Amino acid sequence: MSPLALLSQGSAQNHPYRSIPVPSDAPFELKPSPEKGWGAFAIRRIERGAMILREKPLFVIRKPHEEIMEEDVWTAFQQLAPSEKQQFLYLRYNGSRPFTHMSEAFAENSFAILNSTRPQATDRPIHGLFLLHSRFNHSCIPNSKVPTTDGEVISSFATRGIAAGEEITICYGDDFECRTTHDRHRELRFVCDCKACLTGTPFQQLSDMRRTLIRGLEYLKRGVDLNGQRQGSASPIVVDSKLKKAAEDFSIPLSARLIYGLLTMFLLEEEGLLDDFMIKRLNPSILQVAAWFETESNARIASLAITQETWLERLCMAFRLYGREDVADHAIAAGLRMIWERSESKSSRPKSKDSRLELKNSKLELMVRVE
Ligand SMILES: C[S@@+](CC[C@H](N)C(=O)[O-])C[C@H]1O[C@@H](n2cnc3c(N)ncnc32)[C@H](O)[C@@H]1O
Repeated sequence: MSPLALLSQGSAQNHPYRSIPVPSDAPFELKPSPEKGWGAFAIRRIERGAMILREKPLFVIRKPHEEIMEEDVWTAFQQLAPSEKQQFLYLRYNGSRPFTHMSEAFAENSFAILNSTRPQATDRPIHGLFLLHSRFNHSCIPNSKVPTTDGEVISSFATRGIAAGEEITICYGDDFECRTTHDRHRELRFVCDCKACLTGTPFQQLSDMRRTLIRGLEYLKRGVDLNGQRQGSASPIVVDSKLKKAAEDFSIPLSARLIYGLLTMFLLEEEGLLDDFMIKRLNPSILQVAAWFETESNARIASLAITQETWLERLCMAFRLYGREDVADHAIAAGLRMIWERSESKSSRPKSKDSRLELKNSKLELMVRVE
C-alpha cells in the first residue's frame, strides 16, 4: 500500500508515523490533531523552561534555503539507510496535499541550523531534516520554541507550562509577533485556528493591533522594517512622515527609545509571546538604552523604571520621561547613523575622531544587533 493510502487511512493504530522512533523519556506522544494531520501531545505536565526534545537531523543540506534544489535533497536521500528513506517518504504526505517534489517535503520538515559550532553574525543558516520536531504543529501563540543552536542538534523548550494532554506547538514564522493574521496566513499557506487567528473575536482584533504596533515600534527603534529595508511611501507602517524620517535618521530621542522598548515588552506579554527567549533577546537593548541617559534626572527615572516589578510598571515609570531631551541624544543618534552608513556602503570608512562616539559605537553595534 502506498504511503499516501496509509496516511489517509483513518486508523491511528497502524499509521506509518507509528514507526517514527520517539525516545522513551520524551514527554509527548504523536497522535492525530484535528484538522492538522498529526501532532505532538504532552503525556505529562511540562514546566516552563523545561527541555522537551533534543534531536539530531536525519540529514543536513549545507545550503541556505533559497539555494536548495531537488537534486540536493535526492543526493542526501540516496545516502540514507532503507528505514530512514522510508521515514522521509512518509513526510512527503504530511502537508495539506502530497508534495510533488522532494525539495518541498524537505522545506516543510526542516529547520534552520547554524553552519558551524563557532557561528559568526554573517553566517547564513543551513538546513536539517528533523523527523520528530517537524511533527510539531504551528500556533501563532505557541507553547514551545526551538531556538537556533550551535551545531546540528536542535532542542525544543516549553515557553510556558504545558498541561498533560495539551498539544505542543511551535511558531513557524520568525517575525510573526510583528505580523497580522492575514499576513501570517499568506506565509503559512494554511489557515491557523489559534486564539490569535479566530477572525472577528475581540482577542484576534486586539492581536492584530498589537502586532501592527510592535512592527511600528521596531521601525521607530531600528529605522528599517522587518526585511531590513526602509519602507516606501505606498503603505508605510509609520504613517506620520516626520516621525518616520526621525526613525530613519536615528534621531528618536533616548526617552522615546526606552518607552518604545518597554511598550514592546508589554504588548508581547499581553499577546502571550513574552517568553524567556524573547526577554533574553530584547531586554539587553532596553537596559542599554536606560544606561545611556546622561541628564541626571533622566538617568534616575530610567534606572527606576527598569527596576520596577512588572513590564507595565516599568512602562508607566518610563512614561515620566516622555518628551524629555537628554544630553546624550545627539551622540547616540550620530553613532547609530554612522553604523547605518557603514553597513550601507559596505566600505571601510575613516574612523571618527570623536573618541566618546567611538566608545559608544561598540555598544551601539550591540544594540543594533540585539534589536
Ligand atoms: C511540519 S508539518 C506538521 C506535522 C503535520 N501535522 C503532520 O501530520 O505530519 C506542517 C503541516 O501541518 C499542518 N499544520 C501545522 N500547523 C497547523 C495549524 N495550526 N493549523 C492547520 N494545519 C496545520 C499543515 O498542513 C502544515 O503544512
